[in-house]
Amino acid sequence: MSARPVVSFSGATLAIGDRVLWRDLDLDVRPGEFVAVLGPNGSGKTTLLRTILGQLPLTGGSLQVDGRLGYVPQQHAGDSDAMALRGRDLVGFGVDGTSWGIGLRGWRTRAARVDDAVAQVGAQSFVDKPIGLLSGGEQQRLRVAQALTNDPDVLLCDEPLSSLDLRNQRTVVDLLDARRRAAGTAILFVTHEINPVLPFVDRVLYLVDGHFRVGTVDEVMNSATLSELYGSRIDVAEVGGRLVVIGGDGEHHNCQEHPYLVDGDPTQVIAR
Ligand SMILES: Nc1ncnc2c1ncn2[C@@H]1O[C@H](COP(=O)(O)OP(=O)(O)OP(=O)(O)O)[C@@H](O)[C@H]1O
Repeated sequence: MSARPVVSFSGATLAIGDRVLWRDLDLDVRPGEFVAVLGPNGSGKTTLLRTILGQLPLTGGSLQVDGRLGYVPQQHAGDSDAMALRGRDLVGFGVDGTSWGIGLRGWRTRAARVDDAVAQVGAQSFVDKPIGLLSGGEQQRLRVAQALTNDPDVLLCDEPLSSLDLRNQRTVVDLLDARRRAAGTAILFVTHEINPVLPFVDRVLYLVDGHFRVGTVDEVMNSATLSELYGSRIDVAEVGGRLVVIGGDGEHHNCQEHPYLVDGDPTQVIAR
């Protein structure tokens, strides 16, 4: 891959107070690349996205972003405006986002961009319903559409599959994959669970307690690398095309914070 990176961290460090979330991170993300960002709770995955969004300055090193950003959040139940807002309104927020300075564009252009994004996620049949009447999967498709209204070069996805069933997970992942293939949009995908995106992942960034590894799935998701990263024995096995990570003694990390790892019980396996 030789195209210019759309996101480039160089010697990047982020500390909050006296706690270093990650140190000396070098990562170039290229057009069309799918990078999964993994790690236990509190390891700094969301914070990484926030630095790219310009919401948090690095405490060391540099970060360059070359292109438009789109952001896909988690699916949240119980939005207070869920019955007042239609799906189309939700998607339209992407066009109206003040940070991009496009609020003055004409309504016709706005409507066309919303329609185009809605078509990209195949949401025409439910886009005019109140959000509160839509399923979690339908709502999440609209959030992807909202991110696409900006014609993004980079999609920042923060656990976009959480609380979706397997079928809807697959739908959302397929939409993201289609976008990167059609438009060369790079995807940074924060997740606790690599299996739903395993076929699409080019590289993994795995963060643990200030340390990290970057590489292909094979390079990072193996027993030796994760054991070194966690500082305790971790076993990684492939079962039926899925990766299962089994925690060891649990002394050096809190396994309960990691969906794969079962604290203190090396015989127990959680496969999701
Ligand atoms: N603005 C802030 N002020 C103080 N602490 C913060 C701030 N932002 C993040 N943190 C802390 O930084 C750590 C990393 O948070 P972050 O949300 O990036 O973790 P994460 O890896 O995404 O976790 P999770 O898997 O639970 O979503 C957490 O301990 C969090 O409390």
